[in-house]
Amino acid sequence: MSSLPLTSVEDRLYVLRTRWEGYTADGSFEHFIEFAVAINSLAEHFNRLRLPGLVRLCEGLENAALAKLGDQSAHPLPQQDIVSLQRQLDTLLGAVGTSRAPVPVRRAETPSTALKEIDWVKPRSVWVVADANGHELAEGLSRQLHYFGFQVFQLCWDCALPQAEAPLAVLFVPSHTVAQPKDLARIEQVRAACPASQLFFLGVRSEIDPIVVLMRAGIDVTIPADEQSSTVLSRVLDLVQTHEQEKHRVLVVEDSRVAAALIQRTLAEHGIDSHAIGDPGTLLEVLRDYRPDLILMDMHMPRFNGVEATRVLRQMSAYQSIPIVYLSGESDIGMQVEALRLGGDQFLIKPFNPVLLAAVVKTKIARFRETQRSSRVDGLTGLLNHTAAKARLQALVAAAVEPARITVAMIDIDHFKSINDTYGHPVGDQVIRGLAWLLKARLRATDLIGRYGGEEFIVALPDVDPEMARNVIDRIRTDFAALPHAHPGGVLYATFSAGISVYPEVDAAAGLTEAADGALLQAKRLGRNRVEFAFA
Ligand SMILES: Nc1nc2c(ncn2[C@@H]2O[C@H](COP(=O)(O)OP(=O)(O)OP(=O)(O)O)[C@@H](O)[C@H]2O)c(=O)[nH]1
Repeated sequence: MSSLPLTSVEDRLYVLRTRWEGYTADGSFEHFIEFAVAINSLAEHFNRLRLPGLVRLCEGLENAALAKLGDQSAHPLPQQDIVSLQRQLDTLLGAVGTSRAPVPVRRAETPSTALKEIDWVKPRSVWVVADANGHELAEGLSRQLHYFGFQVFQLCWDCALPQAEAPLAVLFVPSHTVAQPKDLARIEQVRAACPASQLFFLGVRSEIDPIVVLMRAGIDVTIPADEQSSTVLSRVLDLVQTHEQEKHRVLVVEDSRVAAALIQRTLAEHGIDSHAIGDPGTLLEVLRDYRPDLILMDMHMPRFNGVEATRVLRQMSAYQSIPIVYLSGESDIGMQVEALRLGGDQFLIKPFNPVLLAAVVKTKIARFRETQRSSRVDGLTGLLNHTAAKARLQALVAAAVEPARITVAMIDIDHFKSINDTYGHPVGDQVIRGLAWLLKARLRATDLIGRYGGEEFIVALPDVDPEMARNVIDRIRTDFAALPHAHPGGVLYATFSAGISVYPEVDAAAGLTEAADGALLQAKRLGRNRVEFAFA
């Protein structure tokens, strides 16, 4: 199997098509494994690009392929299985073709130093399908989505679907909390027309049966009746975020060099970085330097076995939660259970199935990172918290090589105390969230966005001309001032002030925040609702 450096959707689609052609030409099991690996790689990529509809289609195809992986003697597959897989593959390829969103995909892939102004905005469309009684909620949501840069099509429950490209999301706003047969028919129609879009159903009753019925019809996310508008907005905005995904790192502890090479090759084919050691005696040193997200541990090795090494790690606070997966020829169930009791997370048997190995590694790492992430993000906004934002800025500065420039802005909502005093804390929180969402929607995945304090935010924009960065922040300022925030008596409007400093004019992280804070103070002094440069 070759491991191409896959950088784009095109690369992955090409590999998927050729792997399938390879399999249909000779029916070999080896080619089928390559096909399954290629689907998994595409699914991963769509996941990173936050395209859940396409992920779902990939996973459907992947599941169908995995079902045929268990029995090598079943290959070449009978014609009816080939036809069925071909149909699923065609649906997937068709959906990719019709749901292309070149601007965000390209943006996330290649943060460029030559960004044009338009690249900073992520234009996407959303369809809002409302029943007569859901009209008011639909109207409010449409307005908010519009303010966040979405093109919104409002549709009545029975009218024809727009002849436009498939939307990022479809919001169904019904008038009752349990879906009726006609609602299900409508959902199925939209699902068929937009296989890659994320379908939301609002105002559902929080019970299992009605939710399962909706999911079977094609709904991806149901939102309970309370807190509808803010939840929907944050879920839709979340879809346009492309999380910066560090490569998965796996430490392979394996005394057989042949086995280690085989494992590393499989991991590399799934885009997973790895490092192998043959002697568990060097484990602590390597963990410190390599900082893996997961350890693949052999059971039987000279000097200590894998279970003893795991027990040692579990006694150290730094390694209490790192996933440890045993990969061993040990077939004694009693030994396997004992190994899990003593600190392992999973047991995989050698010879291993490469697709299963990659799936286990990736899902375990995803959970591990999610837990790690929750200690770094702010609960109200989902942005980096103060400590994490400071650390990220330090890392950006440390990695900057001249002539790279980094623009740092401290942003503070104006007269926020009086918003709290007049409308109450929950409305104040909503204003904070509104600004967080606007920043997330407008800045790149590679930019740092953090909540620095109560109503103070920090952003850092690497690799861009400071004047352009200032324009971007200023545009966000104008748009924030026009953003309506709902309160029980109507809507309110808020503004922010910002101070900007630039690396390398100021060459340390602490200095950058201090200088930007000074400029922010100046912006407040000069009347608020403005952006000021430090040392201007
Ligand atoms: N609702 C809400 N309020 C918060 C939060 N964190 C801090 N605050 C409030 O934010 C307010 C900040 O007010 P000040 O620092 O006096 O500044 P300001 O009223 O924004 O005035 P200027 O910055 O000078 O324009 C205080 O009343 C804090 O209680 C939060 O998480 N939620």
